Amino acid sequence: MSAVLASEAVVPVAVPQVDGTAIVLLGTGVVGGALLKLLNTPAASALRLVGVANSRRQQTDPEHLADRGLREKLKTHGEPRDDASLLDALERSGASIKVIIDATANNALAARHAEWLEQGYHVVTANKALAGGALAGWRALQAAREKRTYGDAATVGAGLPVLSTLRRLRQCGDALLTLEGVFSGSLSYLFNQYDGSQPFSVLLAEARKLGYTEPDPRSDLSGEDVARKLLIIARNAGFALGTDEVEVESLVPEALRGVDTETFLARLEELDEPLARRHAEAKARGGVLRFLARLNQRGKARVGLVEVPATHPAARLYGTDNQFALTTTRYHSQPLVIQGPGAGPEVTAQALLGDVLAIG
Ligand SMILES: NC(=O)C1=CN([C@@H]2O[C@H](COP(=O)(O)OP(=O)(O)OC[C@H]3O[C@@H](n4cnc5c(N)ncnc54)[C@H](OP(=O)(O)O)[C@@H]3O)[C@@H](O)[C@H]2O)C=CC1
Ligand SMILES: N[C@@H](CC=O)C(=O)O
Repeated sequence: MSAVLASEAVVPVAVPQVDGTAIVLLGTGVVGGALLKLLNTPAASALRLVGVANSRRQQTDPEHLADRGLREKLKTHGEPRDDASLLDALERSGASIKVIIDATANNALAARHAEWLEQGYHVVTANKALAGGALAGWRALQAAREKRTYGDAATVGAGLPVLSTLRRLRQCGDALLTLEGVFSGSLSYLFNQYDGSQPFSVLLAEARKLGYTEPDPRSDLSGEDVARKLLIIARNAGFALGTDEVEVESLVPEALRGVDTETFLARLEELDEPLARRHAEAKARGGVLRFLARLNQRGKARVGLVEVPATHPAARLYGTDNQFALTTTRYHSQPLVIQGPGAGPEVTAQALLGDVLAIG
């Protein structure tokens, strides 16, 4: 090597470690956008945002990251998407705590959670695709979370204290026996309001506008999102359930299952007739429809639309309320019930922030 080249060779500079928390945010949609707002509040003053990305662009420049219009600007300006340069921004921060926040519904990103934990990053997620996906992914995650924190409060009940309660009970030697409830904020919102006076599709469009549905609302209507939450709870309770062990009833008509999201959204009215019929039948018998999730003591799991009497606990929910009824060895004669809003940007973003602040 010539003397000139030798003197120009890049020598890696050790970044001095500093106390503090650096974060990278993936996803600036409903939840990620609400989190960006929370990051500008005093509660988050100790956190340093070093990278933000949507599906196509990202930003790591401190000046741009400090811009209140960051989310809008990222739609048209920014570097091309590249996970490696976001991780590099975390490294360059020198922060002793480095956190990746996943506020997307992207499967490929979820598939990287375990790898990121192994590499020394903490992961905080609203994305359920790994923990609520294939059992092999769940197992890889369990091994990796021994290394770093996996903040998953937002994945169930949009941050209601379900997983934390379950873990606490297990720590005390209690065991989950059965689980039942309404695990979807959007389906709760829809069936709590649906009385046949306006089309189901109108309510669905409203729920989407309010940020309660998944990016593709078929993930809610197909029962997939509820099944994921059931799997996350069941697995955290020690039931090693595979995705094929949950019986799932889909509300998506056959003809709308294979079309792209845009086409589906343009054909929402096709949901109306079958649901109007089921509603009328239930009403004639004095019942109401609720999308329930159930896990029995033998590990048999089902999610789907159920006609329940007006006296059923799930018949008395409001708005986006979720309800989790946990029967355990110690909460035996009466279940422990956790209930409250189970979808929405603010509560979900708060769950993410809470998980980040709890790392330390
Ligand atoms: N909404 C709610 O009430 C709740 C949502 N959640 C979960 O939060 C997650 C996000 O939901 P929500 O905010 O409603 O969805 P949105 O569709 O509003 O936002 C998703 C965001 O993810 C971005 N994204 C997609 N792929 C990538 C990628 N590869 N890299 C970086 N960003 C990417 C999208 O980018 P672009 O803007 O370019 O499309 C978008 O900004 C989901 O997993 C959902 O299940 C959990 C609890 C409650
Ligand atoms: N789309 C989801 C949002 C939270 O996970 C729901 O409706 O519950």
